Amino acid sequence: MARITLRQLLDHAAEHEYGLPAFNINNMEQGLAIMEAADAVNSPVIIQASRGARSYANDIMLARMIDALAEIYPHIPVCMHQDHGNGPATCATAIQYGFTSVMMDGSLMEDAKTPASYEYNVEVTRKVVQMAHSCGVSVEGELGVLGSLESGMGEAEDGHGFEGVLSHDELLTDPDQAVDFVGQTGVDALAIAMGTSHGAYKFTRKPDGDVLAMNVIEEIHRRLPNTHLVMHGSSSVPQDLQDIINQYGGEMPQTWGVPVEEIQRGIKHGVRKINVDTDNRMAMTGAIRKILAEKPGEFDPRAYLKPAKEAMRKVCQARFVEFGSAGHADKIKALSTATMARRYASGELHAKFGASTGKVAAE
Ligand SMILES: O=C(CO)COP(=O)(O)O
Ligand SMILES: O=C[C@H](O)COP(=O)(O)O
Ligand SMILES: [Zn+2]
Ligand SMILES: [Zn+2]
Repeated sequence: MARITLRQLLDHAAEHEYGLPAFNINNMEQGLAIMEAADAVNSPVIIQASRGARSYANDIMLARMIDALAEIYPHIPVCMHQDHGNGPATCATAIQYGFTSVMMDGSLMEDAKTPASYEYNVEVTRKVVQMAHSCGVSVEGELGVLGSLESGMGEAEDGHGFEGVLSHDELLTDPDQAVDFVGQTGVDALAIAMGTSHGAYKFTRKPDGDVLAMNVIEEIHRRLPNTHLVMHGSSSVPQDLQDIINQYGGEMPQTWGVPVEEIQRGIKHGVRKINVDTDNRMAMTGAIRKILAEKPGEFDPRAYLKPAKEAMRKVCQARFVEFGSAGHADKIKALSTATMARRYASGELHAKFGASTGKVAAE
């Protein structure tokens, strides 16, 4: 049984100064691709399921799939994480299905569209932290709303996110507020907003500091050196994946993602979890388009799903190496959620702050 909590993984990543990609799962091929990649380079794994994934695959199917993956690869620690939980009920049911980590995204209201007040975010996140930590399960919170600093638009591309114009204040996490938020909620990891957005259309040019505010990460890390930071919307949208889709009948307008070297810069400043979904979606779609274009007589799904899985494996493997998690799986001995629950109860996992603030986590 190699299931592990996010907190234990990120503590290890911080100690050894690396980052971990978190890949989204919806089906068996994606699960196998992630695990084959991790096995090839000896990396621990974060697999995450969105609410959409849970309703697409069915909670029971997802839970059994993760059990199967952990059994096939018993030597790889696997964290199963709820991506963008929209309220306590979503997080609680994820825990019931064996997730070892949940994201309570209180930057948006329960509709996952309307930007929430700071007070609401603190209250709902704190509630989920109390519930999850008593089960030994980790919690990621989010402060600041994802969206484009180029256009000011919130991101509604993949069905959640705000559909309108936001101010820079809303699109960039405030470092002072981040300190207060971590202190008041006791989250294990904090997702911050600094110009990334979900999906393929993040930037209309290779991003610079005006539209990808890595300085916000550096400032938050300076104030919260012991808090694990999370970057959402961090697919790199590689040119070769855009090209293969377009070469085989796709119509994706030219676009730019988050360059891997910017993520590596983030990892030097406290970023420990990096969410990547779009790159894998594009890799699979490109491979499927290619097979169907080249072999129009083909009708066995395995003929295109196997190359799709292989294309995703390559992306996952590259990210494990680029973010530095490769080589660490066999160094980690997973603690049970029961052990983690005791550690939370004892206070040893409470947020540690720089001496200057003198705050302690309320939990
Ligand atoms: O942040 C993500 C999931 O929470 C995924 O981001 P991308 O769309 O950039 O892959
Ligand atoms: O939001 C992050 C992931 O890309 C999941 O997207 P989804 O909600 O369409 O499953
Ligand atoms: Zn999304
Ligand atoms: Zn996200």
